[in-house]
Amino acid sequence: MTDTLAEKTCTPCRGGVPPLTRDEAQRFQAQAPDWELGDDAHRIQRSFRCRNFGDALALVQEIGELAETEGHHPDISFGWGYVTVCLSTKKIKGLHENDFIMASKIDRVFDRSGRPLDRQR
Ligand SMILES: C[C@H](O)[C@H](O)[C@H]1CNC2=NC(N)=NC(=O)C2=N1
Repeated sequence: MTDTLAEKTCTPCRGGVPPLTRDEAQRFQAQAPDWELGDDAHRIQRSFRCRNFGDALALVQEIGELAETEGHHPDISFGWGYVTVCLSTKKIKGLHENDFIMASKIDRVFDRSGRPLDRQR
């Protein structure tokens, strides 16, 4: 049995590997079903609904700390009541397993945040 994505660690990606094909990305996406695969299969995205601006800001902070720990960095936008996270691997201009590892870890951060946040796809 292979580890779940959330238990893996992002590996340094310095380029030189091909991005995931759409088929490969869809197989990873089955393990991160709340994330939407972009039409170009170059990114995945998920929005989280939050109670207010402060909760959204706190979630961004936690995701930022996780990104620094893993060495893999999402694009994040947020405002009152929402956080939107976009993951891709800039070095290869597409998706890498790291993006799905981060997605699964971000899901865990959200699920364990203890804040009364609703889900939003
Ligand atoms: C070596 C190290 O993995 C790279 O500098 C990382 C840092 N964080 C990164 N984050 C993302 N999203 N894409 C990258 O290509 C990337 N490169």
